[in-house]
Amino acid sequence: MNTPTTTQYAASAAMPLQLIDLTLEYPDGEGTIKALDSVNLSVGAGQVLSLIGPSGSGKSSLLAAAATLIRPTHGLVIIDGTTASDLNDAQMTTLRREKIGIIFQQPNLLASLTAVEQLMISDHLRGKPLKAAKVRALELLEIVGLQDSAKKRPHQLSGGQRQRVNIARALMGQPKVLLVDEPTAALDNARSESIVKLLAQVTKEFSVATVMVTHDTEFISLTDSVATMRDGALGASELVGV
Ligand SMILES: Nc1ncnc2c1ncn2[C@@H]1O[C@H](COP(=O)(O)OP(=O)(O)OP(=O)(O)O)[C@@H](O)[C@H]1O
Repeated sequence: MNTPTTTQYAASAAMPLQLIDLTLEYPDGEGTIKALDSVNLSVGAGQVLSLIGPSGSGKSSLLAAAATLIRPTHGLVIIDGTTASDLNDAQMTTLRREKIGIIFQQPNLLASLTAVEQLMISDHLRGKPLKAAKVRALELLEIVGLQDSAKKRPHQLSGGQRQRVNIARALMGQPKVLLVDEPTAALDNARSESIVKLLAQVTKEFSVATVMVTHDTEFISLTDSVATMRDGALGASELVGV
């Protein structure tokens, strides 16, 4: 089968994330393992899709390919209308920096920086002026409920608060797509619920397309749709609550 071309899939402002016939193979001894098997997925602006499935089913591979961290063997990753596979490595890095926010399970905050500095540094690395970065960082900390914790360092924050900083930091670059890997894995029930609610809230507020990989099915009803992976293939995504 031929790889589809960009022109077949027009840029869609309403669909910031489109995965078309995405296949990813890893070498495995003499043969290969198909971590992703012809995955088709679109996530709309302001929508959170929960991605569930057993261990080894391909969830992390899907996130990594969507994040343009690995190139698929076949198929397309289209971010806000740009086909990532058409780009060279430098262009892909720029696309990732400008359009994609990545939230890992562990916040990976820098121990010596305050919450507001954790956010400012990501803008600083993008070459943005510090003053503007500080204004946006404080706004985002307020949105995630940490307006009184801007000057706290990671050890002065709870696990849930650190995850809130992580979410705010991912929003600093005004991404179109948020890719979230097991955001509640290290949190108790109440904090997990508030983090999923916060992800749903910022997804709507900033009109991003969010994919949340989770083992924790308890709170997926707070998201807009759920898709299940099995052996690298994606089941039909279902709308939640209908
Ligand atoms: N770098 C790699 N090299 C070779 N095989 C890999 C690599 N990464 C993943 N795989 C294989 O690809 C398949 C999908 O793995 P993946 O980590 O994407 O699944 P997952 O659903 O995220 O699992 P988990 O929930 O345990 O994190 C598995 O068979 C895995 O062993």
